[in-house]
Amino acid sequence: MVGGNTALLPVPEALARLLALAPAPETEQAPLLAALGRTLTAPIHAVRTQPAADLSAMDGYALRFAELGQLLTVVGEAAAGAAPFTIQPGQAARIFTGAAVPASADVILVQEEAARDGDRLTLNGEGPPAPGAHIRRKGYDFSAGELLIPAGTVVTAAVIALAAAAGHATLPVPRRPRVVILSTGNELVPPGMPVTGVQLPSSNAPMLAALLARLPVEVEDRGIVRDDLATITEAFRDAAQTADIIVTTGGASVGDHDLVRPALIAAGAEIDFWRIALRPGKPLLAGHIGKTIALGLPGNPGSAYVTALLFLLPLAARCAGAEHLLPQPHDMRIAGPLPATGPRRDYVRAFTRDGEAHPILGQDSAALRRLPEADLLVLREAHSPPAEAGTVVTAIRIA
Ligand SMILES: Nc1nc2c(c(=O)[nH]1)N[C@H]1C(S)=C(S)[C@@H](COP(=O)(O)OP(=O)(O)OC[C@H]3O[C@@H](n4cnc5c(N)ncnc54)[C@H](O)[C@@H]3O)O[C@H]1N2
Ligand code: MOO
Repeated sequence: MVGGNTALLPVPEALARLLALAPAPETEQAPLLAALGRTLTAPIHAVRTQPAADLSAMDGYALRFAELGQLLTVVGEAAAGAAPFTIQPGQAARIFTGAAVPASADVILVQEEAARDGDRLTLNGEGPPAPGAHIRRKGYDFSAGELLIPAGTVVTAAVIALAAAAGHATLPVPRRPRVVILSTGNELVPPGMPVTGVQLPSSNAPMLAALLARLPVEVEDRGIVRDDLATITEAFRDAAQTADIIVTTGGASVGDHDLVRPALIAAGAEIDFWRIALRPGKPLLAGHIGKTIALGLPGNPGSAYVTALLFLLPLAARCAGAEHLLPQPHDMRIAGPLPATGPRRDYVRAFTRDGEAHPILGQDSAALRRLPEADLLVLREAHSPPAEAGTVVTAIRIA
C-alpha cells in the first residue's frame, strides 16, 4: 500500500537525518564582493603593513619639532603616493594628508597655524603640542603577518575593506551550493501568466527563492514540471547533474498524481525518509541521488512555507557553511486559546502584539491570505491538551 499508516517520523529526527546528508562545504577563493555574506573558512592575515610608512594625518608642513617657531625654508612638496624624501636642518616640506613624512621630520604643522611667504615658513598659532603630532606611524593599524580576521567571521562590507587593505583580492569561503527548484503540478502556471479554469499561479517557487535569497546559495528555478512520471524523473536526473540540493513542491503525498517519490526512485535516488509528524507538512520527503540531496516539500503553500523554514533553510545553510537563520525558540504567552493537537507536532502561524503570540485564525495549509502577518510559529508537541489564553508556549521568530 502506498503511504498507509506507517509511523510518522518526529520532526527533530527528520531534521537530524536531513542535515546528516549535507556534505562538508568545499572552500573556494572568491573575489571580495562575491564573498559577501559567506563565512570565512580560514583566518585572514595581513600580507602588507598599513600604513606602509609614517604618513601625515593633516594638510600642512612637515618639520622638526625642535625647530618649531624658527624661520624655515620650504624645500619640497610631499603628496599622497609620492616617494618620501629628506629635509635638512632649517627646512620644512609642504605636505598633504596621506603623504609619507620626509625622513628627519618628526611633526606636522597644520596649514591653518602656518604663515607662508614664498618659500619662507613661520609659526602662526599654537603649533603641534609634541613631536609625532599629526603623524600616523608605519604599521600602527596592522603589520604584515598579523592575524586580522578569524575563521568563522561572516564577510561584511567592513571585512571586505580590511581584507582589501591587507592585500587580498579574494577570500576563502565555502562554495555556494546550487539549489534547483522544481514545481510539480498540472494545475500550475507561472506567476503573472493568464489562468484558465482551475489553474493557479505557482506561488511556491518565488516564495522558496525569496527565503533562499537570505543565504549564500545559488538558486535556479527550473519552473513547472508536469505530473508525469517520466517527465519528473527526467527533471530529477537533469537537475542532479549540477545541483547540490533539489527542492520540489507538490506531488509529495499519497494520491495517484503524487509522483515525486516514485520519480526520485526511478532517477536512482535513495529515499531517506517520507512523511513526518508535522502539521503542516506531513508529506515531507528526503532522499539523495548520488551527492545531490532531494527535498520534497508539500504543495500546499502554507505547508511549503513552514517546511521550507524548518527544513530547507537549515539544510541550505549547512551546505553553505552558514549560520542557521531561525533564532532559538523562546517562551511566550498566547493571546487566545489553542485546540488540542493530534499525532503530529503543530507549528501554528501567529503574530506578535503587545508581547503576546496571537494565533492566526484559519490554519488551513492551503491558505495564504494571512501568511504575511505571521512573524511567529508557535510550536506545540503532538498530543498536547487544549491551551487557554495566557498559557506560556514555545515560539520561534520567523520574521
Ligand atoms: N489521502 C491523503 N491525502 C492527503 C494527505 C494524506 O496523508 N493522505 N496529506 C495531505 C497533506 S497533509 C498535504 S500537505 C497535501 C500535500 O500534498 P502534495 O505535496 O502531494 O501536494 P499537491 O497535491 O501536489 O498540492 C496540494 C495543493 O497545493 C497546491 N500547489 C501545489 N504546488 C503549488 C505551487 N507551486 N504554488 C501554489 N500552490 C501549489 C495544489 O494546487 C494543491 O491545491 O496532501 C494532502 N492529501
Ligand atoms: O501537512 Mo499538510 O501540510 O497539513 O496540509
